[in-house]
Amino acid sequence: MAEGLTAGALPLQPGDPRRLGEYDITGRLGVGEHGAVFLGGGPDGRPVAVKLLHVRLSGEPVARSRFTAALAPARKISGFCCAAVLDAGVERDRPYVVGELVDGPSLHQLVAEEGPRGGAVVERIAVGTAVALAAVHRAGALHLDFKPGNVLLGPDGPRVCDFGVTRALEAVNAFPAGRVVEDPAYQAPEQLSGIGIGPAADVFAWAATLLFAATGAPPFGDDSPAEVMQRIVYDDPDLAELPDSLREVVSDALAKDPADRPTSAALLERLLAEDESLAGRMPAEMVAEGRALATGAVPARERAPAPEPAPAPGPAPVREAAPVREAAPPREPEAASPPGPAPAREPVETPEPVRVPLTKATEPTASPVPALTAPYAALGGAPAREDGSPEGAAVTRRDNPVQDDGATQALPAVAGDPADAQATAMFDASPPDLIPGLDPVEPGRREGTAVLTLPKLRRGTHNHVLGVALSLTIGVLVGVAIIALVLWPQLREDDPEGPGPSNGSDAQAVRTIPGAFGGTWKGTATNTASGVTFPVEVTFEAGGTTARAVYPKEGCNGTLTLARGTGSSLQMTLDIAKPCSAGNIRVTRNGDGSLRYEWSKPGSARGYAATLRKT
Ligand SMILES: Nc1ncnc2c1ncn2[C@@H]1O[C@H](COP(=O)(O)OP(=O)(O)OP(=O)(O)O)[C@@H](O)[C@H]1O
Repeated sequence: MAEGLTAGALPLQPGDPRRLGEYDITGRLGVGEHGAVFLGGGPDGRPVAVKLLHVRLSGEPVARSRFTAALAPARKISGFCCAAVLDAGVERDRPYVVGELVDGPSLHQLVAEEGPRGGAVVERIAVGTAVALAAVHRAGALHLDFKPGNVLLGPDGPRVCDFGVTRALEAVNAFPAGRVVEDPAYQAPEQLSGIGIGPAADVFAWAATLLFAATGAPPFGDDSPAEVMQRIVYDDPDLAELPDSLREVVSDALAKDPADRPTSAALLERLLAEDESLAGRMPAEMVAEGRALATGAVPARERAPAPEPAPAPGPAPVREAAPVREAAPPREPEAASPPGPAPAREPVETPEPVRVPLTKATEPTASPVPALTAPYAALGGAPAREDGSPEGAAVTRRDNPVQDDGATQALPAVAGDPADAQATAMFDASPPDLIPGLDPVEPGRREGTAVLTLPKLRRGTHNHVLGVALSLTIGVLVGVAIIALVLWPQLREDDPEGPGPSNGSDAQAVRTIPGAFGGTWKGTATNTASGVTFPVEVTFEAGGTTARAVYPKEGCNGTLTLARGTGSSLQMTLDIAKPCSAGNIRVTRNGDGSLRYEWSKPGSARGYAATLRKT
């Protein structure tokens, strides 16, 4: 195994597989929305990337064969700029996809760590990934999840990975077409509605990805999925940061109507046209392959079709990997990476003939947000997700952080809080007509406080009536004061959802973690948008201000620090390393003795929540 290709892997965590099919698993490469990627070694000793998907297949043999069969078109592809799909299988009920290992960061990682790319790099990525997409489409496959996280920047240039995975997940109903996506940033308008999805969706995502490379930000913003989706459907992003050579073709590729977009072959034809200087700045091999794909000629590197998988029960047979390109030259060995945050990889160097300056670009301007209309209104605010592990399925070392808070939406709003409802009912209720002869309450004063809604006395009322009225008034005032003392601390909480069931002492502010929270609690968190689940374990230090959060699936350990709280609800900040995501945690005591544990992040729609039980 070439050491240079394996040095960037993180150590395996306790719950990680040691073997998947015929592949020895030796390290972790990263975690994405749909699965964890491991460094593996096949029977021939060649290093590979094995993506173990989070989804669990039903025990039905047909689900296994459907999954592997859906990847068959993708396995035919070994284009110049593709990370080839070498194999696929199912281990127990978890499907995995074996891909060519690429020694380099994803475009998302590189931009996140080093900023936007300069024009020469964006051009190189544009042509290379267009070559890959044309090869994918020519093989009858679709990518459908083309994004900066799936463009790997290897020593020999960009390589597109993960093609075919979306379709395979759809084939086992793990990923219904047209679903509400967690991160729609690079999705085409038709993907949001689920109608008319085809190769043109990949072309749209290609253009959006290039804008990310040039600007350092997703072209339609990175706030709530609902807002991003509106912009995808209605707005045209600013193309000013793109190199001149790409602006027009990217603009066309971003057409809202898929029929108006160029095909991937047409993209290549335009990018590599004889009268364009762009071709002269690209490696000759890339140009040759691109032109062959543009004209429909069979590219030299296309592989023989992989055999169809047998629809037999049990793990899919490991098929012999089709020949792929030679492995990239090994890099200098690096020191083994410690657990925790993934180390930044080497900046990508563009091979000859292109030398790429790593320049910065300015931030893009946000687009105005038009009103939501059906069918997107149905998504309104419905978050769609992440994981970082601790962020959503904590699954993510990925790219963008989050948006409008899914966890928040899953919680009762203030109006839904039982205590608040009680108070509102009191304030809104008409005062009882206890004293004959009193005027009714002034309608305009019924809202607000109970004190203001007290009825006025009529002139000339008998003294004893006045005495009774005053007594009742005092009684009401005392009652209101008691209610206000109990409810006010809850109503004043910053957190709009308010705490869960509580009593008077539970509502009091605390500076340390109350004893009721102390100890170790375990549960399964669910990503509020994607439904992905993952275990979480939290140990609170009663009387202290911190807690330890462990996400075993992702191998993350984080520290929770108390920001504020009451006897029944704590607001804490989570400090945690990648692939998990830092954020805010709200822990609320439930009536049944369990804890509600909710992750959110300002400006993010991703979220996850768990019910924790004491161990
Ligand atoms: N073929 C590969 N070779 C080397 N590293 C890889 C390969 N595929 C993925 N990785 C690494 O694993 C990380 C996670 O990949 P993954 O595809 O799961 O992330 P993602 O694209 O953000 O999420 P997803 O595709 O599930 O939505 C990548 O950022 C990359 O660092």
